[in-house]
Amino acid sequence: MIRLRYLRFWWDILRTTHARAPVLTGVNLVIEIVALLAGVGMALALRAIANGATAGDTPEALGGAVWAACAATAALVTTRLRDLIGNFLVVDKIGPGWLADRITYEVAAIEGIEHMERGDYLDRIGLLRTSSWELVAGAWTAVRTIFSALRLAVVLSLLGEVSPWLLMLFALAAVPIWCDARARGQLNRAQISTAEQFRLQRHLFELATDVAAAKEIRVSGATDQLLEHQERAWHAVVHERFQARMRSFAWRLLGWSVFTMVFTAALAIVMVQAAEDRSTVGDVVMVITLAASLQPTIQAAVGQLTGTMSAGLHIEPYLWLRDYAAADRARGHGRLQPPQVLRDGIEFKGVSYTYPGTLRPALDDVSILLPAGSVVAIVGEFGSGKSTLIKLLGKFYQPDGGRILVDGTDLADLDTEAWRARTSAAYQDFGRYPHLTFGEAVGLGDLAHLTSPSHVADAIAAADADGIAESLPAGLDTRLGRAFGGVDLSEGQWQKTALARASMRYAPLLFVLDEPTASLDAPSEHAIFTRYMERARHLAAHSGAITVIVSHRFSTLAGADLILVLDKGALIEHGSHRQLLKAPGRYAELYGMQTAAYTSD
Ligand SMILES: Nc1ncnc2c1ncn2[C@@H]1O[C@H](COP(=O)(O)OP(=O)(O)OP(=O)(O)O)[C@@H](O)[C@H]1O
Repeated sequence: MIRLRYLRFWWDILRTTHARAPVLTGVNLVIEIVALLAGVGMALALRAIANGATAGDTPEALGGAVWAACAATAALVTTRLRDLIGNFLVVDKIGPGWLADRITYEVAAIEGIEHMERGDYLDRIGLLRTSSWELVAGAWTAVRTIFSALRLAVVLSLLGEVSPWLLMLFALAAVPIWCDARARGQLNRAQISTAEQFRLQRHLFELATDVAAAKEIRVSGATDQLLEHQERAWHAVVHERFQARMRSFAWRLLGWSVFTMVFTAALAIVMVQAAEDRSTVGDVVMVITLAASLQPTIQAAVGQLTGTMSAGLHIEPYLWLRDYAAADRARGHGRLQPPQVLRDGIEFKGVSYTYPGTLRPALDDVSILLPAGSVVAIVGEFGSGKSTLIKLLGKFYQPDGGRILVDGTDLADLDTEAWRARTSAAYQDFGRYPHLTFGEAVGLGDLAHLTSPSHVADAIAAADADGIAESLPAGLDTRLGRAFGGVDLSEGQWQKTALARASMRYAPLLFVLDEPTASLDAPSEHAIFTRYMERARHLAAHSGAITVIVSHRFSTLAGADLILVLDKGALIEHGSHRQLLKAPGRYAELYGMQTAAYTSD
């Protein structure tokens, strides 16, 4: 279904295309107009030639020949130019150029990250990653549909001029269009019902060719099983889609057969008229010429209409993103500036959060004060809510119960950009940025000092990453990652790079280290924790900064001022290492288990 909002979207795209490439847009429209005139002009020119020749009227016949030559040339040129200018220049320029930028902006400018983590939203974002070209091409397909309809109307009115009987072809054009819609319905339904198997097949293929799973698959000898699964999934997809294709072929055949039969009958009427001298030979030639062009014209119109009707597949996710981003902006984010220096700290007051689509709260009624200048460690088993707490501190999600206060001001009322500018963080799922050099990948942590050698050097030293810079062939200027011809790093080196990036800001109010040493060896881990404890004290003295460390390794956390123990989203214990060890609780139990494991080693 074509909806009003699709028309508005296409109108927006065409206006933007015109604003960004006025000449190309103009040329593109001229091509469509010339193509329309050339098709009709050819039929009229041939009529003139035939009438001129049979009536011995040489000027008419010659004039017709010149027009026919012009129309043939115009048709040839416009066909070639339509591909070049319409598809390559106009659509490429606006689609992967302007619109892709706009999609990236909308995705990146949304305050939270729910749209990047929630399954159903992620599907739409995933589709948008590759659909900017189709979105713009869809607008031009809609334009071509209008031109095709115009061409059809002109052709039919010329036929009607010869014989009103031929006008019934106009109504008859609905038959192949209707049959085509049925055929499309068959294909769409098959596409949807096999989507899961199709995704499974793609997933298994990626799994089999992905380096991350390569070792496990080889060691477990799971290749054959994987192939068998993949083959089964693909067979199910192919079988159902093939059946749907056959059914859709039958519908299309039916539509065109009915059309061709009635068209042949109409043509016979014109022949009879000509035999009875009620039509000229030129009329017959024109009707045959138009007849020849009618089927491709209707077929093109049907094809374009089909493309236009199924444009929703790409437009819906885009309009959803636009609305989602607009709603996010309209929600009105905080305007208050964060304090220069933290005096009291960050207080959680009955904070709860449940991820959309889930039933159990990931954080459940958490109340605690993280004092200014303190080092706070968060521990707990997998899935206990540690990362969720960190995400709420970064304003990636808003609590759905309770409040987080920064020196008494609700975090929700703080300007998000300003708050994030006073936050430094190394997350466990850190980014890798293969388009950057090592120096830039570190400097990214504080854009204002991206190219400051002293800032970058300090950050690298803080993360104990000097060794990486020294080992790289071009030092700081070495491009990272193999994706773009750079040097690949080990997992630990990537993590140290992320840590260095998080160390770029000199005066954050909040410094988050989420599993900062998960990929590091024991000596590196020890060195880094010692450094970051020192850094935490330095930042605390400077700006009252709070350092929050999430870790599963209890031995590294003894120096923290406050340890929070989470269990299934609830804060079950808190206190210093000593206090918690004295109390016979979860922390003491987990700490005992870890120490025993290391000692027995
Ligand atoms: N994006 C999400 N959507 C839905 N549920 C989520 C999402 N992220 C986390 N959860 C769920 O919320 C709960 C808390 O997850 P969280 O990642 O905060 O735990 P964690 O303590 O950091 O775990 P880990 O130690 O494994 O990193 C878990 O039950 C998890 O399955």
